[in-house]
Amino acid sequence: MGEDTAQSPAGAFGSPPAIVVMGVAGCGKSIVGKGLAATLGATFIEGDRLHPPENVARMASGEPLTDTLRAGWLDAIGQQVAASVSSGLSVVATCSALKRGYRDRLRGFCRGIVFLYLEIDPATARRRVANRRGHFMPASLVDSQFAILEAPEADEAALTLDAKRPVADIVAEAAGLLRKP
Ligand SMILES: Nc1ncnc2c1ncn2[C@@H]1O[C@H](COP(=O)(O)OP(=O)(O)OP(=O)(O)O)[C@@H](O)[C@H]1O
Ligand SMILES: O=C(O)[C@H](O)[C@@H](O)[C@H](O)[C@H](O)CO
Repeated sequence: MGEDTAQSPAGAFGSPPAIVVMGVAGCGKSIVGKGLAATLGATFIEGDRLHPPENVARMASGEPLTDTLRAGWLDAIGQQVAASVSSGLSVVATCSALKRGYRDRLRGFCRGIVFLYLEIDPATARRRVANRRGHFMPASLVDSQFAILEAPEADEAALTLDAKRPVADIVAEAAGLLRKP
């Protein structure tokens, strides 16, 4: 696990802000995203809720999604983010956004998206997903997420934070950085 690379993504951060919390299953996108939205007074969009039923059924059966199966889901998230921003609302959305191409697809809907990448190791992610109840994602799929993960590159508007820190600390640091002009 590297150091946090928590410089402010100045310049890309539009008004109203659009933040996508990203990373593999179990990194804490939902819990951090909800907390960040509450702290910033932003609309919260849970990306998991925008999967079509066939995607959910596939993941629940232990099969990872393909690029094709993720395309419509990414578009649904991108459309909701863009709709919030064009109504003048700031927004925090969750989306694994594991590949550069997926993030570029989301940016096609809303150019100013800033990604908050929650970095985690495979063992911790597997343990969290295995212990979680009432969610369709099996822990057996966590390795497939790491296999395709492309962390944000230097030219992307992104913050990277250590997902193993306490949730309240992650939310507080992200909110502070994202509020900076
Ligand atoms: N920083 C943290 N410290 C301790 N536990 C955490 C932390 N972040 C998340 N968790 C716990 O790990 C589990 C997974 O978190 P969460 O559902 O938010 O992850 P996720 O990235 O949204 O996963 P998925 O993509 O599968 O929906 C939950 O039980 C959550 O309470
Ligand atoms: O891109 C993917 O493989 C999926 O979207 C997953 O990331 C799930 O949405 C989520 O992580 C489930 O918990």
